[in-house]
Formats: sequence, C-alpha cells, structure tokens
Amino acid sequence: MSNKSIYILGYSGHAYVILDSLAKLNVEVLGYFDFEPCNTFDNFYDLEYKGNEKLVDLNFIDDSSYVFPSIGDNGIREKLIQFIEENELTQTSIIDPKAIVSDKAIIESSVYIAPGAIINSLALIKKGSIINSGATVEHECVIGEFSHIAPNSVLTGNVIIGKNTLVGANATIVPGVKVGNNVIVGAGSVVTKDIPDNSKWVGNSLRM
Ligand SMILES: CC(=O)SCCNC(=O)CCNC(=O)[C@H](O)C(C)(C)COP(=O)(O)OP(=O)(O)OC[C@H]1O[C@@H](n2cnc3c(N)ncnc32)[C@H](O)[C@@H]1OP(=O)(O)O
Repeated sequence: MSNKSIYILGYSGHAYVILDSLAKLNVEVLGYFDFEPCNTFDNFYDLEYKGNEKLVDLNFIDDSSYVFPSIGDNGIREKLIQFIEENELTQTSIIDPKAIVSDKAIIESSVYIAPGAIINSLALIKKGSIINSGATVEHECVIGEFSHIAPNSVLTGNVIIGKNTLVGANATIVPGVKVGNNVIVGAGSVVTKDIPDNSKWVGNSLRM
C-alpha cells in the first residue's frame, strides 16, 4: 500500500493486530467506525471514533484515505466489504512488513497478511481474506474471498480454499486438496482429502 491515511471498520482483537502493522508501515489511522465508541480504557491505540458507518454521512472520506474492514469473522467482514464497495470507498490490502510475499503472488483488495505469514509463488489471495500470523500459503494455492487462514496453519502446494472458509490455527492441508465454501477446518486438523461446501472437519485420520 502507498502511504495514504486509513479508517478502520471494527475496533477489537483483530483490529489491534492490523493497527500494529499499520504503525510499522507508517500509515496514519484517522479513526474507527463501529456500532458504538469503545470505553476510554479500551481505546488502546487512542483512535478517534467516527460513528456507526451505516448512520453517518461518509462524504468527508475522500480518495486520499483507505477504508479497511478490521473484523476477524468472515461473514461480517464480507458485509463490511460490500458496504465499502456500495459507498465507493477506497480499498487496499495490508501486508505486515514481517510477512514474506512472493512477487509472483496476487493479493486482491481488502486482504490482511499478518506478521510471519509466508505467501509463495503464484498463490492467489482473493478479496477480503486474512492470512494470519505465521501461516504458510504455498505455491499456486488459491484462497477464496472472505476466508481466514488462521495462525500457523500450513497450506501446501496447489491447495484450493473456497469462499467464507476458516482454516483453524495450526491446521495442515496436504498438496492439491480442495476445501469448499463455508467450511470450518478445526484447529490442528490434518486434511488429506477434499472437503465439500458447508461442512466442518475436525481432527485427523491417522492410519498406516
Ligand atoms: C488470532 C486468532 O485467534 S484466529 C482464530 C482462529 N480460530 C481457530 O483456529 C478456531 C478453530 N475452531 C475450532 O477448532 C473449534 O474447536 C471448532 C470450530 C472445530 C468447534 O466446533 P464445534 O462444533 O463448536 O465443536 P465443539 O466445541 O462442540 O466440540 C465437539 C467435539 O469436537 C472436539 N473438537 C473441537 N475442536 C476440535 C479440534 N480442533 N480438534 C479436535 N477435536 C476438536 C471437542 O473436543 C468435542 O469433542 P467431544 O464431543 O468428544 O467432547
């Protein structure tokens, strides 16, 4: 991202991690939108409350500022990005300086890539996804829109993840597996077979 200023939508745990990245990137944060202002003692980053984005006039936001969805929940993040698009606000992706991203990877808009994440060659990270701390997305993987690859999970080569899917922390997915839309892969799971849409997969299938 260029050094524009930014507003964030949502101000809780996931936002705090993003705000650390923005500080390292020297991006000025002009304020946050949320249902209501946080308590003073919870305003850890001393941000100005700009209101509930659905209720305030957003005309004061011009092209010189980005608006970023800072919510970990996939469904809510999708709705926020729809809102950003409907209001023709300017999107960006945020890549923490401690992430490693191949020049040959494609990172779409409103994606967050956290510290320690690795995105290797020819990976495609679609709109609104999160690649969280220390996660590895190997060569030629595709991450669907509004999905979340949680901390330390490992997607080996050519894995395909659908839309609105959560790959839990420390999960491993073996090469070439396809995970559907609206799937939850439990933390620590090992996935060796394709997973259909709208399902939950937990644990691993150990056998000799
Ligand atoms: C920075 C961040 O914090 S990013 C956050 C990223 N989030 C994650 O990684 C969380 C991923 N979520 C999980 O792994 C959750 O445990 C879920 C979604 C799989 C839980 O699903 P639920 O349907 O609510 O399952 P529930 O908690 O009722 O457990 C059902 C059973 O599965 C077991 N189970 C739950 N999760 C797991 C898991 N990851 N691995 C193995 N077993 C599990 C439970 O122990 C329980 O077993 P039991 O019936 O023998 O008692």
